[in-house]
Amino acid sequence: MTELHWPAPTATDPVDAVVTVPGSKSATNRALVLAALAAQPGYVRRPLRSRDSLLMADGLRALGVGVEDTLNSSSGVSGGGDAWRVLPGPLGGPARIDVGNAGTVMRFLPPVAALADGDIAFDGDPRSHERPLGGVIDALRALGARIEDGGRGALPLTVHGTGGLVGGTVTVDASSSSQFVSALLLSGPRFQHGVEVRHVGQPVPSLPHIRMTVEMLRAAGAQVDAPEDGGEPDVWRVTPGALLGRDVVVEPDLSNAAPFLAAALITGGTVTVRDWPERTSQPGDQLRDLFTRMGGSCELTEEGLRFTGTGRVHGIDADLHAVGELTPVVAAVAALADSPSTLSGIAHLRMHETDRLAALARELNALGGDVTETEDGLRIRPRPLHGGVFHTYEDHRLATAAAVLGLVVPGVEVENVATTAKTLPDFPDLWAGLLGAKG
Ligand SMILES: O=C(O)C1=C[C@@H](OP(=O)(O)O)[C@@H](O)[C@H](O)C1
Ligand SMILES: C=C(OP(=O)(O)O)C(=O)O
Repeated sequence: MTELHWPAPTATDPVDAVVTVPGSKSATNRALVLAALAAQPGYVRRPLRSRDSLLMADGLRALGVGVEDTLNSSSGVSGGGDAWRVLPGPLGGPARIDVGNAGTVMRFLPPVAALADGDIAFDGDPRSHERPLGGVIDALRALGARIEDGGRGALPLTVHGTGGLVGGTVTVDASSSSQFVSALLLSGPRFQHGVEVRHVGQPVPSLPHIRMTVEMLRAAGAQVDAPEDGGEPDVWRVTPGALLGRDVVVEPDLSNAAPFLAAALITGGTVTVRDWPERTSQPGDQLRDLFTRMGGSCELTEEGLRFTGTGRVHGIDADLHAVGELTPVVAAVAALADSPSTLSGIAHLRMHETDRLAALARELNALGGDVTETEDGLRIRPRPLHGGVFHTYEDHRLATAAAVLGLVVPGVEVENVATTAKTLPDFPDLWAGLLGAKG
């Protein structure tokens, strides 16, 4: 239906804007879980309020945790104002948890449910039934949990919580998703013997996201051993102990900054993303390097990250294994470049919100592109593109990638732009602001 198609605005001039990107999905959902498992109440400030984080908040509420909106808390912490106050309570069922298509919810909450007393049923969007979860299910069973999944190793499933988990050492193949490791570590301090997660298999993707888990656990008072701190490769260890109720300020979502920075790169404009952290575990920080290699330049200023393009875009050969969620926007930019690109290390994207490799190849080619799938990525040969409908397969990052193309390719229509609400509410308004806000 045509009304479901959003005509992506074209940039008539180089963009020149300062943008505020909403909070990080990954940090918000980790902060909520850690606050829910803490010994005292806490705050999650400047949280992302999007489909994925609202599902996380609702899931925790279903388990007995208080997650309250607060707009006027007065701790004086920078970033005060919009916040969630999290009130940990006894975890219990029976409960039903809707995970939507949120990887963080479907993977981070079953371990929390194993700590609850009662039956916790999990289900979600049809796609959630296809996404890898067996590693978490098997690991939890090995750590003492009882889980019914009809033998599928996937959703829907029920965790029969008994109020606690023995924990200990467990082996998991996390090559399909780093979230398996993060899930077990986040609840690990509350397992009787803590947890030691040993990965076996092909390399784990998205390592910065595991780093984020480790850093946020430590900030909440947990003792964590990790490979990058001199520990054994592919082994993470969390000591049992109480987590602190804290006041956490969520950083802007740097992966969701990708389309805004791309706008500066491809139109030869300037975009400043406010509050870009000087140091962060977010994979989106690597956009500075990727988009500089593709032809732009950037500097960190008092205001944020100021990124400037020349309008000329170069192709790139990049292994995106650690930063897979940046792929859709990088691929869109690569399709507009002056030389071919090869994006590799991202076979696991076939099991993300949709099969992202197939979707990107199909949709870029439908606009006149020349994109082929490789075993572990995409080969992109730039061609003159034309307008048309860009299908998004209920994938927020496909939609933002299409908006990037639309800036310089007239007539791009984005099917179901509302799917951006997974992590970027009000995207069409933010995008209009980018184009309207001339400097
Ligand atoms: O832990 C997290 O917050 C995430 C980890 C990554 O998942 P995978 O390791 O499954 O790619 C990433 O792609 C996802 O968007 C968020
Ligand atoms: C892979 C992603 O999400 P999820 O947290 O659902 O895995 C993503 O946001 O790119």
